[in-house]
Amino acid sequence: SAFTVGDYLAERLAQIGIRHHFVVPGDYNLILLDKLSAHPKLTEVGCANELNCSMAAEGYARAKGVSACIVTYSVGALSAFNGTGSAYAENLPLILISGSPNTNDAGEFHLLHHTLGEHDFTYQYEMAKKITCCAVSINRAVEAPRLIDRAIRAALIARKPAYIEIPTNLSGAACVRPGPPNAVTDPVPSDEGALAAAIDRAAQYLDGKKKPIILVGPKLRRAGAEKELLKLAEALGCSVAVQPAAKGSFPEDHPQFVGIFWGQVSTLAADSIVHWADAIICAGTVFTDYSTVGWTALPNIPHMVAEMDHVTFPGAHFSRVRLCDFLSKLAEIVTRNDSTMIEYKRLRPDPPIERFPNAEEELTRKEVSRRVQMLLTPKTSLFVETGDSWFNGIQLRLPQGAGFEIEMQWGHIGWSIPASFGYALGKRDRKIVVMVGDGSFQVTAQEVSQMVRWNLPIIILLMNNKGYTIEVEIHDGLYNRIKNWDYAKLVEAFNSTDGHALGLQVATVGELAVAIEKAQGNTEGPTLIECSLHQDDCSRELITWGHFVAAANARPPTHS
Ligand SMILES: C/C(NCc1cnc(C)nc1N)=C(/S)[C@H](O)COP(=O)(O)OP(=O)(O)O
Ligand SMILES: [Mg+2]
Repeated sequence: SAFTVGDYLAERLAQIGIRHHFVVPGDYNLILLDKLSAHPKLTEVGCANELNCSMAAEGYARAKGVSACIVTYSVGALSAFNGTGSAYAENLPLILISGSPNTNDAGEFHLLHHTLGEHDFTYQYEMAKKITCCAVSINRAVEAPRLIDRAIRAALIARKPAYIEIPTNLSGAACVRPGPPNAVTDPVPSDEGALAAAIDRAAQYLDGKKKPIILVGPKLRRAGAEKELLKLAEALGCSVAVQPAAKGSFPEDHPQFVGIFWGQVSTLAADSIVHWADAIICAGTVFTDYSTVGWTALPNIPHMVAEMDHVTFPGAHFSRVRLCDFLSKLAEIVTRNDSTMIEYKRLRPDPPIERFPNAEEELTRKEVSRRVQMLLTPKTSLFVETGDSWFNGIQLRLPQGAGFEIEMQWGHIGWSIPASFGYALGKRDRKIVVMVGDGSFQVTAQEVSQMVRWNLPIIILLMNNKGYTIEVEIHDGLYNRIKNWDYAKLVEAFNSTDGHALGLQVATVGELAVAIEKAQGNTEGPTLIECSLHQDDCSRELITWGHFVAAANARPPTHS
């Protein structure tokens, strides 16, 4: 059969490594969906709604490096914009593809379904421009190759989402075949001169410094520069601290790992050694109100920042320097200086004394964390949802090879359910554990039914503290109370006649231990363990962090 615009898109998506594409059908995209699912390398994955579809694609991109989400015009895309925003904030190349009206309709002044009931059909494309690094709207089949390639390449280079709009009557229109994938995948190489100059400047910055330290941020992983960072760390021999959103980007069993740098809620006294240093090499760092605990935890000395494609120093900026090139070159010229490790050994806190509560004791957040810690293996990927689950997860120690996924920049409650589902399809060999609060779970619970459909043995620890506890700690009000659900029953309802989901409710130490055994035995489907917790049973870190974030939110306007 003739090669079409839809086939062109399908071939490009397959060429860049996508094997599953996430969809919600609608009459503006059905022909396109036919073309995509006809591609031998693509498997279509349906989701319950477009918010979850876009979040599943966001999670898939964490596993595979890139993802595609296909929705219908307007009613679909506007929900998918939220997961697209997450991909933008989290530096993930999610390709958002939307069907759109027949190309003849605008010129015939037709009013169409799913639209605002106006004659303007450009509003979605205009909105998409704001939340992607590149948005294209295909109006003629002959333009498709150039526009599809432009959007896909832009996303892969910037590690940001892109938007492709395809009218319902163009997906099946004749189109030429794409050329080799390198045209869209090859990165922009570092400029040799800029790279050399940046390395010289780094040598100058480090020259004479007595106590250098490395601080790892969330963009390191997105730039694919973890190996090079490890090389630099081992060449320097210094302490390596990690920002919370970057947890898992540096091996936590490594002797130079000194914890999560998060101000007063840091782990392993990372903040002490960061503040002791006289030189900070920041790699992929992002300093926000949340990661600096309401601006109370910023590096307090002039520091250098190696970003995804540029490096800045006190007094100099170098563009077109790729993070991996910069780090590996710097590793070759640095002189060893382990003074921060020597000092850290003097101040590192002693390992906590583990308490083993007895079986009939009431379940606590601490006991759930202790049990999750025991679940972490080199094959595990832990998802921590926005909520006290962030703080419980950040405190855990990752064994070598364990993965950690957090959405700290966008922070959309409910992300972890569709995102862990999408991630699981991208990494079938991983054991996935999710820590999610009751409020978050209520936002996207439907996607557990896709875990049932795909027989994914994801273990969900639902932390039921009866409401929005993070918000309670930041600023309480009746709005932070929610209607309780029977979460265990709900999840088993997703089975209907052909599922293997297991829903368990636990309120004591012993019941949790049994439930985890059962969860590990359920290899055919997801297991949700609803952990009943006291509503004030939250981490001390949340309370401290909430206090400073609330203060930052409350800063009076500078101009009345
Ligand atoms: C309501 C909100 N944030 C505001 C918010 C509202 N809407 C969206 C989509 N995302 C958000 N972060 C947050 S963090 C709740 O405390 C989450 O509650 P829950 O999942 O139950 O977790 P904790 O009890 O541990 O806080
Ligand atoms: Mg809660």
